[in-house]
Amino acid sequence: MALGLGRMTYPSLPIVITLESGGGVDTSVLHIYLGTLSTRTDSVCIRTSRNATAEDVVKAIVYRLRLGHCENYELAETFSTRGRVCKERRLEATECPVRVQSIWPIVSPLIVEHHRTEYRFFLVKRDADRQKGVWIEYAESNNPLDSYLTAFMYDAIERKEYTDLCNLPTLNENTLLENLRRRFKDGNIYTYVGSILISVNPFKFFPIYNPKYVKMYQNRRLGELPPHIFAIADAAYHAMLHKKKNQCVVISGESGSGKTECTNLLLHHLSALSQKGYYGNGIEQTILGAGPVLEFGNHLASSKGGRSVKLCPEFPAWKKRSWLEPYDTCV
Ligand SMILES: Nc1ncnc2c1ncn2[C@@H]1O[C@H](COP(=O)(O)OP(=O)(O)OP(=O)(O)O)[C@@H](O)[C@H]1O
Repeated sequence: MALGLGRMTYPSLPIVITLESGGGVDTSVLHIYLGTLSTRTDSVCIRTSRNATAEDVVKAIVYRLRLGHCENYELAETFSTRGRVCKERRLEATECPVRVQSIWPIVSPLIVEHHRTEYRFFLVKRDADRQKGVWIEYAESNNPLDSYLTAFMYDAIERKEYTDLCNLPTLNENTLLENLRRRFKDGNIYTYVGSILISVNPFKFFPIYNPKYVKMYQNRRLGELPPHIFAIADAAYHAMLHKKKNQCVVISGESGSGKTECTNLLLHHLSALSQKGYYGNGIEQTILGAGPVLEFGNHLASSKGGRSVKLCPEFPAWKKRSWLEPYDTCV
C-alpha cells in the first residue's frame, strides 16, 4: 500500500489523502466525516481505488490525522435526514467503501440542505460489541454521531425558532424578547435583525469559533447559515472586495456586553479570510497588539458615560489560547 499525503491547507479543507491499494486503475473519491473526533476539520477526502478496504482507509486517516492506534477506529456507513443521522452500520474491515458508495442513490444538489437525505461514511471509535454490517436505527435524542455542529445548524429550524427577528409573525417587545430568551436558553447567542447581529453574552465558552466554522461561513450569503459573528465579518470582507470601499462594523452595547470579544472574533475571521490559508503569520497578532492602546482610548470615552463603541480590543494571550486553540494549532 502506497500512501501519498496531501498538504494540510486551511481553510481549503477537507484534507486530501491519496491511497493507492489493491492495484486498481480507476480511482474514486470518498468523503469520510469525522464527527466529534476532530474540531479542526469536518471531513477528509480520500482518493482511492475500488479495491481499497475499510481497514486501509481507516489506517490512512488515523495516520494522517495522528489519532493514535488505528485498531481503535473503524468506518461507519450512515443514513441521515436533515443533517441528523437516523441509522448506522459498522463496515467489516474487508469491505470496500468505494463499492459500498457506488450503490448509494444520487442526491440532487437542488434539494436544500435542510431537507436532504443522504448516506455518508464516518470514522468512529471501534465498538467491539457491535455486530458488523448490521444497520442500527437511532432514536432522535440518542445519537452519538450528532455533533455540536449539527445541533447548531439544524436545531433552531426544528424548534421553529426565528433566527431573524424580522420574520417574527407578531413583532412587539414581548415576542422579540421571548424569541431571544428561548434561543439563548438553547445555546444560540446570536440572532439577526436583517443584517444586524444581536449577540447575548453567555459568559461561557461555546465551541463555535473553530476552523470548521471559519470555513463554513466563508463565501456564504448573510442569513444562509445560522447567525454568527463570522457571517458579519465575511459580509464586510466581501462588500469591501466588491465595492472597493472601506467597510465599517459598528459594535455597540453596554459595558461588559461582549464588544471586545466580538471584535476579537471579527478580526480573527477577517485575518483568516485575508491570509488565504496561512493562518497566524503575524497579521492578526499585529492588529490585536494595538488593542491595549485603543482600549485605553475606549475607556476614556466610555468613562464619560453612556455606552461604548469598540475600536479594537485588548487580547490577553490566555484568552486566545483557550478560545481559538484548534485554529492556531493548524498553522
Ligand atoms: N461571545 C462570548 N462568548 C463567551 N463569553 C463572552 C462572549 N463575549 C463576552 N464574553 C465574556 O464577557 C466578558 C466581558 O466581555 P467584553 O470584555 O468583551 O465586554 P465589553 O463589552 O468589551 O466590555 P467594556 O465595554 O467594559 O470593555 C468577557 O471577559 C468574556 O468572559
